[in-house]
Amino acid sequence: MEMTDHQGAGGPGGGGRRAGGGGASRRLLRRAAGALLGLAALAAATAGPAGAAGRAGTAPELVALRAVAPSVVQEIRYASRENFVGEPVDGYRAPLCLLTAPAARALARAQRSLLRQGYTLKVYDCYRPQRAVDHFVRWAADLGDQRTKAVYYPRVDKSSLFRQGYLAERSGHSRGSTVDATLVRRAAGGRGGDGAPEACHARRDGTAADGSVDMGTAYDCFDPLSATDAPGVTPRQRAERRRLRGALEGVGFANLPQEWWHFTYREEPYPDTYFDVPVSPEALRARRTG
Ligand SMILES: C[C@@H](N)C(=O)N[C@H](C)C(=O)O
Ligand SMILES: [Zn+2]
Repeated sequence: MEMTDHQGAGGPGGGGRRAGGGGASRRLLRRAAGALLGLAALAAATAGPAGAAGRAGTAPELVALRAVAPSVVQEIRYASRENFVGEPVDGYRAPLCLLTAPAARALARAQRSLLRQGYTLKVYDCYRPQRAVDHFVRWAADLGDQRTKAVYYPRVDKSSLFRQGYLAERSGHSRGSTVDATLVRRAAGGRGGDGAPEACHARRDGTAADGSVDMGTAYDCFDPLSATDAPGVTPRQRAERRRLRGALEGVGFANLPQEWWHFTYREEPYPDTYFDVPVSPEALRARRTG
């Protein structure tokens, strides 16, 4: 093939060798340029900050919140059965809070200010792989499965959870800089209550069933009362929501108005990339090795 090209380009005669040699150089240059373009396209598809949509296997640069802010309480619900799906969610291989470094450092700053006020942050979810979101989509489409309705969405139709913004087919969590969080009073310690399931919008006496502060609804309560500025909450619950929002907005997070617990770091390093690497210790190494 190379020979045929060379002969065709140089043709017969004395000048053929020189002309053919120049053609080969140009072809080599064209191939090198093509290879570079291919590499650039691959880099764009897998890059974080500049980012196109994420692809399976592409790894973001994540850190373990435990290493950056060890005093933040973690209860990663989607790694357990204790969530609105009623079973461990796809892609959660370990109950870990993984985040981009800027988001984790910002949480550490919020935690320092909350500790001074006698509170600690508690996180329920951090980086969430796309396959987990896909699990939510499948769960929501199965209208025959209403097992968790009485606790998690007693007053909202399952068929409208995405439409009403309680769930998203493309979640900020998959970009690595979004967190679901609440507060725990430092004196309160671990879990309170008897753990008995009750409707998530039910009134409590200052402490939620999982030991966190009473925010007026439980975490992942898909209900109008979960809207951060919902008028139906008590003055005390409103004050606690404001304390949480104030602490997180003060370090650069923005709240989702439908959910008092959901915050995205504004200066997120991967604003357009939705990752699918499972939540596990390996996710911390994936970027370096793969
Ligand atoms: C499911 C809930 N914890 C949540 O994070 N909802 C928002 C809308 C999301 O999925 O991004
Ligand atoms: Zn969330």
